Amino acid sequence: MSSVDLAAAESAARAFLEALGVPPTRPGTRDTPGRMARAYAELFSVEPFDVTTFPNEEGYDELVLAASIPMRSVCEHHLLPFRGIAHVGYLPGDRIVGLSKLARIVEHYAARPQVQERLTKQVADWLMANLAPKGVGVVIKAEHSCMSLRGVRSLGAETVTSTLLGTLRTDWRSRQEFMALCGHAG
Ligand SMILES: Nc1nc2c(ncn2[C@@H]2O[C@H](COP(=O)(O)OP(=O)(O)OP(=O)(O)O)[C@@H](O)[C@H]2O)c(=O)[nH]1
Ligand SMILES: [Zn+2]
Repeated sequence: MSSVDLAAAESAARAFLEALGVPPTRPGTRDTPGRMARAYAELFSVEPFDVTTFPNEEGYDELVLAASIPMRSVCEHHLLPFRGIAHVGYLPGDRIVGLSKLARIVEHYAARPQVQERLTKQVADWLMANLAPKGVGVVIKAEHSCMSLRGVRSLGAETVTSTLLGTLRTDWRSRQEFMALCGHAG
């Protein structure tokens, strides 16, 4: 992410509101351009993250699933939020990962203009590359406000995306088990 120029973002937001016929001139809206700039900067601020892994000393060889991780991102087409939940699971190899890190990986890739498909794949690819598990599965369910509050106004419509890698993709039993666990989680 390139560096953030809040002052430039604020004056652009002011010009944007003026062009839309809603100039920020009332006491309640005078600070709105600055708030808009800070709000988007916050949505796009990527926390650095260290991923702690541990040796899989017990040889645990079943699925690990962090289910229903709350996620929010911003669609790259309209710059409107989409939000929902992510299920992130893996079948361990020689190492296991600190559980909170599964949510941090989602947060990391969500903090930028995104499409849900890319976000899903980036989380799965990161785990595959950095944890070297036997398999990875990521499911994201989200409601896109660009689709629910404007445009087609499909309020409540959810988009579900999934990426399965390794044995979760190739082994029918593991795949079924992963999807069933995700289904129980909602
Ligand atoms: N595949 C995909 N599409 C998305 C995502 N977020 C938003 N979109 C879609 O991006 C598309 C952009 O289409 P355009 O026709 O260029 O934009 P638009 O005229 O505002 O389209 P409408 O939303 O149909 O009014 C829309 O169909 C959105 O629903 C996403 O995460 N993945
Ligand atoms: Zn959109």
